[in-house]
Amino acid sequence: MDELLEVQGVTKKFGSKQALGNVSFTLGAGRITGLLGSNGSGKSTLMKLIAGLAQPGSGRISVLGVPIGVESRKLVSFMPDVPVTESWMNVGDALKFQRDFYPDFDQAKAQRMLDFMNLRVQDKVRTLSKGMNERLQLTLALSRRARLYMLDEPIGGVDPVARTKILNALMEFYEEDSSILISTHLVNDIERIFDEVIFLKNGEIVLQREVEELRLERGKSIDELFREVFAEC
Ligand SMILES: Nc1ncnc2c1ncn2[C@@H]1O[C@H](COP(=O)(O)OP(=O)(O)OP(=O)(O)O)[C@@H](O)[C@H]1O
Repeated sequence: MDELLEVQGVTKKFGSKQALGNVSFTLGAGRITGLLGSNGSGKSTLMKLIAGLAQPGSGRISVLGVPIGVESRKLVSFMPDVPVTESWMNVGDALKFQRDFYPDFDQAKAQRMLDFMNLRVQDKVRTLSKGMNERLQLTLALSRRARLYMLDEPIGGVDPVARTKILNALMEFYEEDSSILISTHLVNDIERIFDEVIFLKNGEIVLQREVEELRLERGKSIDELFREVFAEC
């Protein structure tokens, strides 16, 4: 089994709205992949299905050959696009919650990440700025010992300085035998860290390629290609 993630013929509908239509792709180990699409293209829905938080209408998903379910959740760490913390918590409570919930939580790594992120355990979650809160959510997700990390818009809504800090943290704390799937539409800021990109348009994959190949073949940045493909969205 060479593939880390296998998604085969996956569809998802909400009422009559088709959010995903026949999505198939695989991801190898040790890769950072950008899941790129405009608003409403299905990125969050796809990530929720892989995380086991929702069921596909049809199709199959597996991680290291394990079908999505209780066992696959041990292999996948998911940072959703809404915070997983409660407003009454301080940063230390948030870490403790995560540690109680996930036996693979690496406390030493979490502490190193907090230091890097300039977060303190006594900081109150409700007083954190959006950028600091994104840093906390990323710390919670990356401090698990997982094989696949999925980050849904980790730099959404934060200023360019905070984006750089978050991307630097990603590169610093990324374990190289794991893979990361990152959804975003802020392509310009983040494309430097991708090995590979998947373009998701209206719930369907329109492109999956190595970033270097694409740049050489098309003579454009990924951001320029993204703007072309999603021009009318
Ligand atoms: N719980 C839901 N109920 C009804 N429709 C939904 C639900 N979740 C998603 N959708 C619809 O499915 C489509 C895909 O949504 P999704 O949130 O996956 O897109 P996205 O690419 O993550 O968008 P964004 O970049 O804006 O976060 C959209 O049309 C959305 O309105």
